[in-house]
Amino acid sequence: MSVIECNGLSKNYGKKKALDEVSFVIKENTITGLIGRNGAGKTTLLKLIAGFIHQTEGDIKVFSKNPFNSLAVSANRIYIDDQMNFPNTLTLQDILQSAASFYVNWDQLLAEKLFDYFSFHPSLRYQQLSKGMKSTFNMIIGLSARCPLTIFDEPTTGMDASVRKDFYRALLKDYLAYPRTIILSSHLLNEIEDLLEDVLLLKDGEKCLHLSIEELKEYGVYLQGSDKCVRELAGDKEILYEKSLGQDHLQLGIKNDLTNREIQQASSMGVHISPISADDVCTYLTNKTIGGIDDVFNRS
Ligand SMILES: Nc1ncnc2c1ncn2[C@@H]1O[C@H](COP(=O)(O)OP(=O)(O)OP(=O)(O)O)[C@@H](O)[C@H]1O
Repeated sequence: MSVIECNGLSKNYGKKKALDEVSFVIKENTITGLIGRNGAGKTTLLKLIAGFIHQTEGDIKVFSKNPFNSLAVSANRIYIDDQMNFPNTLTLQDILQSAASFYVNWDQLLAEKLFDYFSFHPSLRYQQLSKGMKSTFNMIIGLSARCPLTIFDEPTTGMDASVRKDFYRALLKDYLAYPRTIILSSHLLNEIEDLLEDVLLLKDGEKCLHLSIEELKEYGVYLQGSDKCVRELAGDKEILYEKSLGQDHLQLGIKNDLTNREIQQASSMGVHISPISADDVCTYLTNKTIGGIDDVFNRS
């Protein structure tokens, strides 16, 4: 069953097209990574899914309903980001208690265990927490709420590496025990790829790809060898990346549609083939140039 269906979804802010005719379906009980560069449209898409803003054009359905101002949708989703705020009159303990009465699937034991594990003091106020501690506290709410649709927009802002690891592990463990539909936006695909089932990649407001993580890991390959042989083998295939490795030596990243014959040819030509990581595929597909930052310093 699908939980989210978008069809030709667009969102403009004045003249700025933040999302441009995006279409995709997210199935129930999956973890999807929403990946894209700064300004790609991730937060805009997540806010549309949460029902906080209205689309300019196109269609969006969440649990088969238009999410904008929908009580049914808001009762079944939680949206966690670094803009969350809570009244200063409430202690952290009070906040957890009111969350418990708001979310029907709330797991108080999990909330308390995570609260202790991360050494929060119950009488502290949210505003007294550091940036990373706020994100950690938000994560406790996001996980303990066990909402059928859980949206994390850049949840690890400010968390140190070890808290981020703990968060990913807690997310995976809780998801396996209580499957639900989770969307996680991030710039750090390499950190979260082991968690993900699917990746939705945005570029400049458009959908770049929506694939399973396994498909993404096989999306591209590097060809490395003499300039002439690498170029001959690449032919007119889509080039994702290009790097000169000294005189007459080249590394090309291409879309992986090599035939068996071409793989044999590569071996006889001395061209080495190796996989491109999912993270690098996303970086190359969303780079402005195929040489990346090196192109800025390339004077030729
Ligand atoms: N309220 C707004 N008014 C005008 N433009 C906006 C508004 N919100 C976002 N934008 C623009 O829409 C585009 C998409 O922004 P969005 O915040 O969705 O991107 P993002 O992928 O979440 O970026 P980041 O990774 O930097 O958080 C950007 O060009 C941004 O400047």
